[in-house]
Amino acid sequence: MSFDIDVTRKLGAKRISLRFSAPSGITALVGPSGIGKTSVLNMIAGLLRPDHGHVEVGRTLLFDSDQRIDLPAADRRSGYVFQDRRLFPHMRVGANLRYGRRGYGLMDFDLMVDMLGIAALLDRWPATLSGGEAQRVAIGRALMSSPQFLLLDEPLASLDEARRAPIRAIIRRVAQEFALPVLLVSHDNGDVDQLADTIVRMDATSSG
Ligand SMILES: Nc1ncnc2c1ncn2[C@@H]1O[C@H](COP(=O)(O)OP(=O)(O)OP(=O)(O)O)[C@@H](O)[C@H]1O
Repeated sequence: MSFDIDVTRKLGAKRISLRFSAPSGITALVGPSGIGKTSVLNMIAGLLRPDHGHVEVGRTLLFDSDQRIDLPAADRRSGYVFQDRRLFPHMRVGANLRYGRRGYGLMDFDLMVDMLGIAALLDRWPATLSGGEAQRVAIGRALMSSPQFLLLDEPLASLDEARRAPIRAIIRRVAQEFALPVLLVSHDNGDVDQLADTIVRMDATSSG
């Protein structure tokens, strides 16, 4: 099992609740805007504490309210590509990629740069990047942290079709070659059809 998740969390007037198990590979989390998809990713990453439940990724138990287990975010080893990318504005792209680098990363730095087509961006400041360029850098930064799993929040959202295909191929290649569990939030049917081995739908019955 790559993800074994059962989380509930009250946020303001809203109760976010989701339970699913997914086998290895890429799992897409889909559902209407505001239903709680990003909150679920944050609960898996350790950035938002569930009120109840458990979070298991691979064979590692990251959170369990009954057993009072709650690994700090830094120890969960997620490669999280945030919806808003969150590159450090005061560091050039190369420094962003090296920041938080753990060991040798999931792959060689130059190979990652080549795969993502970002060699020409290394000396640029994040503020000068297009949305799609920033997205590729954010994916690269996640790969360099030697993650045990990837959480991708709309990783292809601001890419045009020509750029989507190679990034989809990268996500698939990384998931397969490194046997990494991947949880991907997407609103795009094409991305979900082409990438997902498992689809998890959040709707008003899973949250309310
Ligand atoms: N700290 C908070 N306090 C109160 N409500 C919150 C808080 N954080 C998120 N919410 C609300 O919880 C709900 C779920 O938000 P979330 O960002 O997880 O949804 P989402 O499915 O990822 O949405 P989108 O697809 O638009 O990104 C939203 O209604 C949001 O306004």
